[in-house]
Amino acid sequence: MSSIHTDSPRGANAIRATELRTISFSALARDNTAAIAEVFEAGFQDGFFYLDLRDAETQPLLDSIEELYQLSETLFDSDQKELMKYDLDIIGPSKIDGYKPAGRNTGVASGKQDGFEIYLIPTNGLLSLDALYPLQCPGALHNKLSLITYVAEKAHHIGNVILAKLSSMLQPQLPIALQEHHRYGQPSTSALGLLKYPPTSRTEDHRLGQIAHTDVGSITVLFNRLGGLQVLEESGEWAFVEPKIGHAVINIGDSLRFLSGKALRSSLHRVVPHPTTEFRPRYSIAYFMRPEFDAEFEDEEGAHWTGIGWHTRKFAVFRATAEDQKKDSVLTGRKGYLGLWENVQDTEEKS
Ligand SMILES: O=C(O)CCC(=O)C(=O)O
Ligand SMILES: [Fe+2]
Repeated sequence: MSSIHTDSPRGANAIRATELRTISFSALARDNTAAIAEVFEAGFQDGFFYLDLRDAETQPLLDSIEELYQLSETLFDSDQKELMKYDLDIIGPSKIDGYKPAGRNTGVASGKQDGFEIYLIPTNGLLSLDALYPLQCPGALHNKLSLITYVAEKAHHIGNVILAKLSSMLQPQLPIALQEHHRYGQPSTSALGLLKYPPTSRTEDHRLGQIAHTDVGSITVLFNRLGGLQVLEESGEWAFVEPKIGHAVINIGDSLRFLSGKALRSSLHRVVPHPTTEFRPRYSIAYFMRPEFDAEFEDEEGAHWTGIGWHTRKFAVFRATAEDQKKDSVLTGRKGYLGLWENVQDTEEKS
């Protein structure tokens, strides 16, 4: 992962963009040897890559993502009281289902809370896999369940193609192939997330961005149109992952790192105000492909977990105080490191 500087704005506000590998999904799906090797390199070295989806077979998915952006706008414009009926802390057991308002989690800068709303739609609910927790959601989403299910299924399939290629490179070290822990239709913590970061003032708001973290699950298939996502490069510097039209950003989460015997990298990332677009609302669409409930693995410190157990453990740390977050490696993969964003004053300094 190297970085490039774009020419505007300058100085403290320079936009350092990371350079990620770009891999064509159709080449990968056709077993192109070079594409498979690239996926392995990206998974091993960076934990992040762009996936090019501009192909006749994946165009319907790209079109559906456009529809989801519209749906997100409608959803988050609706009355917050209505959304709060689906509070993620209340409607399901595993925090994979429902609405979280901005400000509930610890934030990306010292003394701030998080600055994003999220609505999570669990794959278990879409596929009626859990009789105890049938899907319940606001009317705006209910009317679009076939669109949502289509995107979840396609994104899960993309994740499984990537897993199969990674497995082919990692075997025979693996006891079972990675995709066997991610069967579509088996109970898991996988979910489709619609996220909105309303514009905030760096100095006046108490809510900002999203804390530095590694993803809890296996593969995140992420779409966004505005910058703000940053990744921690090998050099220890943060750089923006600029959105690319027709591409998803793929990143590897903790569960996949652990299932790979820690061969694959789960990269640290965060969301901060982007100097050129921070006054616009930012929407992201993420499919969080996560392992089956009973997948088993060992974490960074050698402790034993199931898929659902790790999810629950990690979830708590997003709400913990900075002091508690520093006590172990659960949030960032590095004990004592929080990756806080310190450029709170940048807006005022712009020349
Ligand atoms: O909004 C984004 O671009 C990234 C979101 C993210 O990292 C997450 O929700 O895990
Ligand atoms: Fe993330």
